[in-house]
Amino acid sequence: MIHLDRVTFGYSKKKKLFEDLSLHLESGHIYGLLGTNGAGKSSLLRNMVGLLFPQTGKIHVGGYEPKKRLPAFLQDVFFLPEEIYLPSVTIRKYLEIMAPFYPKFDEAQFENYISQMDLPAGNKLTDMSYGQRKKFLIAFALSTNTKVLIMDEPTNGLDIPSKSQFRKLVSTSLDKNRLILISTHQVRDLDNLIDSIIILENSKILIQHSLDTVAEKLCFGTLASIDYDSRVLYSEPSIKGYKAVFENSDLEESRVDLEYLFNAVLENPERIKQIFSKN
Ligand SMILES: Nc1ncnc2c1ncn2[C@@H]1O[C@H](COP(=O)(O)OP(=O)(O)OP(=O)(O)O)[C@@H](O)[C@H]1O
Repeated sequence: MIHLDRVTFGYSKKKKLFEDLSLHLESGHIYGLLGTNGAGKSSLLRNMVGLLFPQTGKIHVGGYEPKKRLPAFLQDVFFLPEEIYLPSVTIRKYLEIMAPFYPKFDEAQFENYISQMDLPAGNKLTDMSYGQRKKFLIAFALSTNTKVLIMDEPTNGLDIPSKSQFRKLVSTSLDKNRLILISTHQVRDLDNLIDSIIILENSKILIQHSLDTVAEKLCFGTLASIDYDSRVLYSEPSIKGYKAVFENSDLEESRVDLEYLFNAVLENPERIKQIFSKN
């Protein structure tokens, strides 16, 4: 569904941000794109939706080249940017203007999200708080039912109950024809939501795997001691010993902890690559 082949991109011709970057994502999945500040997440997403253009290489999204911004492409791709700007109109007026651009927009679904999110329906969008505006746009984005939904830091500005609600709404809106890609540096916000993870660091993809594969290859748990344990990839002291990520050589079952995974990948990228390349 989203294919990047040997993409090179830079904000200037001389300084490249991405070189020879390839990535293939399929429908029916919720991908989490994780990376530290400045890793290149937003730039990558903007290339995927045709707001930035690759210098070399190819990008195809749902069979279209994003940079051409064809109407058939635009009506099936929704991009929720990190910084949002909304006009000074009511929710109703916004729907009247914007919903027709998305043929699969479902008004009943939208009303349902709005009432679950407790948004003041009669207010102008510009009179809402930042978090309320973000929730409004998330509700709109989900209701467009586009094949591709890309959200850049969608949980910024949401309070804790809204973050759980976000996870619930997004997971229920996935179907086999839809691809959802969420970028964040707030790793915990993706807990129990994504099924696949992409970690981008210094403009390079360090890993891209399903969480099932991660759980097969790595183990997340507490160890009494980490001395002389060569399997340990990342650890932090805890009350009971050490919370750690280690190579899953004994086929143990454990729940993937995204934050520990992220830290392990950043600390030991080469060893992680080796572990994932073993059959
Ligand atoms: N418009 C721009 N012009 C020039 N350089 C830019 C521009 N936007 C981003 N960059 C640079 O590109 C790099 C990647 O930025 P990007 O915003 O893609 O990272 P990010 O992973 O989304 O970061 P964050 O998590 O902080 O939002 C950074 O070094 C940034 O300074």
